[in-house]
Amino acid sequence: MPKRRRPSSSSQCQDFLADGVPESHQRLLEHVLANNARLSKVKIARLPHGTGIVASERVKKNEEITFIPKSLLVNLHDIPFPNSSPIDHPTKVHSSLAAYIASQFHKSDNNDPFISILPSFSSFKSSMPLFWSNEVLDNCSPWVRSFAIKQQEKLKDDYAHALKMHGERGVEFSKEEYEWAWAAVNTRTIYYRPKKWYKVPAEDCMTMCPFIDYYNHDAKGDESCTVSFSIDGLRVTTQKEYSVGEEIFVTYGEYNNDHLLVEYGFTLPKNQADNMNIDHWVLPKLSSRHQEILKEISFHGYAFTFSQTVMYSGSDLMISVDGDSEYLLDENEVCYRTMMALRLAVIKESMLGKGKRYKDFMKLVEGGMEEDDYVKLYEKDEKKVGELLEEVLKAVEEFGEEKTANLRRMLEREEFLDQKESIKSAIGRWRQCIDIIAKHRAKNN
Ligand SMILES: C[S@@+](CC[C@H](N)C(=O)[O-])C[C@H]1O[C@@H](n2cnc3c(N)ncnc32)[C@H](O)[C@@H]1O
Repeated sequence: MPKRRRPSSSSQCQDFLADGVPESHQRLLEHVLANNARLSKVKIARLPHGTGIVASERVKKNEEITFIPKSLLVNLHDIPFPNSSPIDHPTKVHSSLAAYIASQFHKSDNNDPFISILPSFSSFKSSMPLFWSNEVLDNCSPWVRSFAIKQQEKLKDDYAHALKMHGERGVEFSKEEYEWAWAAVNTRTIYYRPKKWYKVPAEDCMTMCPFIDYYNHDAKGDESCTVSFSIDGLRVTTQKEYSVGEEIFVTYGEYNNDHLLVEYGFTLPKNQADNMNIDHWVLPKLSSRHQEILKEISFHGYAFTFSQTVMYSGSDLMISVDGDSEYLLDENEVCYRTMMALRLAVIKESMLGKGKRYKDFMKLVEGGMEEDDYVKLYEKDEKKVGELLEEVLKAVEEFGEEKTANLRRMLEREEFLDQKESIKSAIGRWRQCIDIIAKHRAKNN
């Protein structure tokens, strides 16, 4: 962490603080302003969804509103841990950053202004599915459950690595402090890739950036501010005008609400990038031979196995999480992969590998036939595909309603009193998914 240079007066800091913001944030402001951060026309504010940034005066399009110099960034290049620089790849960046933050927090004389503004562990525990109980996770969608379990495993591995790498060198933190710090890193890092790190994989450039991490996410990529980096630091620039008091967002990426929920612990009520993974309901419509063919032609949505205990198989889930091998449904359409899987599903198993229809299907896969021509030629099949899709949608709905009912019953039980927030959040996500299906039907029938 950088040394403090010149003190900033508290009246200067007041310009960047809305009423009611706790004092710890003023110390953070003093710290960044004393270290050459540039803030313009912005304020830290308490908002219904937590802390965020609002315009303190009218802001124009294309204005730089925040600049944080490189010296204020917290990443593996700067923290004083041996063998932790991303230059010495391979390393476990998330693990080591969390160890650093946890160990700073652990010190009895800790008064690091950056660490003191991080959210409490209880807020991470209630909002992030990886900390939810098995009972709650069992009532989430298979994708949310699988991704949360994968994160639990990563946290466990990262903790073991941190104990080995840093614990043995006398760096102290408790398991709870580590878990809290790991969640803070997970939700508050940016990939900062200055030139000399160009060979370092993006995920190893995870960087915490004081003040820029106050900006909340909006999916509107073309309206949200851009965050750009240069050799001297990180800057936030507007892409539209803001009036006084309006919240200013950046975009964390084009993520659906399942992804936002698991990675960041929230969903957007209106998310134009929202969709849901329907692998769990499409795959049972396909025999193992159908599935083999889909794998051969890379149209298989193989994110999940169907055992109740293991819902994913390692790298398969990563492919799925990266978003290009899933069966996806949004309010407008199902993805092309889903359509192709269902088109194959309506070809009888005995006809797979032979006959004109199968050959035409393969032509479509290989780009030798236009989709419109295939649809015209196999009109009856397309009708069956529509019916099969409706069966899938019904199955998702029934599953979602059943899980919602379970969650509602849990809300009434005393033993789940301390899990109310996570249960409500899981119910909220199911309502959004059921709404996606309703809108999809309304637009397509
Ligand atoms: C980088 S921090 C942003 C600042 C944060 N709100 C705070 O209180 O410090 C990311 C976290 O903010 C919250 N967040 C970000 N965007 C949000 C949004 N649009 N709605 C609700 N919560 C949001 C989530 O808890 C997320 O994990």
